[in-house]
Amino acid sequence: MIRTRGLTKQYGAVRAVDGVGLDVREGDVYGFLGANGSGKTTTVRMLLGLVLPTSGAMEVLGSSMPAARAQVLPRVGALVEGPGAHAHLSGRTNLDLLDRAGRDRLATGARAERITEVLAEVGLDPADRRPVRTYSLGMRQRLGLAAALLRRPALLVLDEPTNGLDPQGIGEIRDLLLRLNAAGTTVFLSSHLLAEVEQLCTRVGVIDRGRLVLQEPLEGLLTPPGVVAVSTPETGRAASLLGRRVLGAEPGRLLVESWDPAALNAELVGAGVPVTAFGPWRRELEQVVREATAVRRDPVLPDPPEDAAPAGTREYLSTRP
Ligand SMILES: Nc1ncnc2c1ncn2[C@@H]1O[C@H](COP(=O)(O)OP(=O)(O)OP(=O)(O)O)[C@@H](O)[C@H]1O
Repeated sequence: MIRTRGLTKQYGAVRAVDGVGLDVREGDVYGFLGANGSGKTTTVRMLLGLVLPTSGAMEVLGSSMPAARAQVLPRVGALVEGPGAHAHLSGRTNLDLLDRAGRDRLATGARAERITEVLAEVGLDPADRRPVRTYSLGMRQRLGLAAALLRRPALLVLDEPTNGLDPQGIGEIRDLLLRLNAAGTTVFLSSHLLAEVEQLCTRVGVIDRGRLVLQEPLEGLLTPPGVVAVSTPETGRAASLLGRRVLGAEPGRLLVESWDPAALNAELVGAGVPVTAFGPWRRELEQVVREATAVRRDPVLPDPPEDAAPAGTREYLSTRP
C-alpha cells in the first residue's frame, strides 16, 4: 500500500527525513512512531504529494508518487496536522463543499447520505448546524477524519489522528479505526503516543531524527520468540544450571533463551529449582522504542547474573525480530 526507498527531505542544514524505507502492507494498521520533530509529518506530507522529496522513491497504492498523485490521492483518505475547514460554515457544509470540489463527486442525494454516515461514524451530530469556528479541537479532528472517510478509501493516512481528543474520544477513534480496518481499510497513522500504537497497530515503524530505526510486526516486538521468563526464588542456582542460555536477570526472574519451553521447565524442575511462574517474555513497547532509539547504548535489559551469559548475548535480545 505504501513503499518508499531512501526517502529523504533536506531543509537547508536539517535532514528532516533521512533514507526512510517504509513498507506498509494491505490490511496493516501501521503505527509510525517518533518523538516531536523526528520527521513524521514531513514523511506523511511527502507521501501525500504535499512536499517534494529531496531524493528517494515512493509508491502509494502501487503507483509512483508524486507523479501519479491525480490517480492515487482520490483513493487515499488523509488527515494531516491541523485539518483545514471553513470556520464560518458547518461541518456538514464543509464536507459537502469538499466532495463537490473533488474528482468523481457523488450525486447530490448520495452525497447527503454519505455525509450523514461519516459524521455519525466519527461521533459528530449530522444535524449540527453550528459553524466550525465553535468546534473544539477534538471536534475539528473528528471532522478532518470524516473528510478522510468520505470516499471510502482503501488507505487512510493519518497524522496524529487523536490529537486534541480526550481519553474517551481517543477510545472512540481507536474503535472506529479498528472497525474500518476489519472491513478492509489499511491504516497508516503517525503518533508520538506509545499507548495508542500499542493498542491499535499491527505493525510499527519507529523514526528517530529522520531515520527509520525499526520496522516490525508489533506482536513479535512485544513478545520476542524464543525468550521465556522464568520466576524463581533461586535465580542464582537456575542461572548456573542454564549458563549461556540466560539472557537477562532481575530479582526473582530470569530471561532465558528457549525454543522448547516444556523441556526447559522439565529441566529446571528436574534439577530441583522451584519455578513459581513461567511463560513467554513480554515487554512494553516503550522498552522496545528506547532500545531502538538508543545510540550505541546498552540495550535496556536487566543485567544478567555474574555467573550467567557474557554481556554480549544481551545484544541478541535487542536485535532479534
Ligand atoms: N518547512 C520546513 N522548513 C525547515 N525545517 C523544517 C520544515 N518542516 C520541518 N522541518 C524540520 O524538520 C524536522 C522534522 O519535522 P517534522 O515536523 O517532520 O517532525 P514531526 O515528527 O512531525 O514532529 P511533530 O510531532 O512535532 O510534528 C524538524 O527538525 C523540523 O524543525
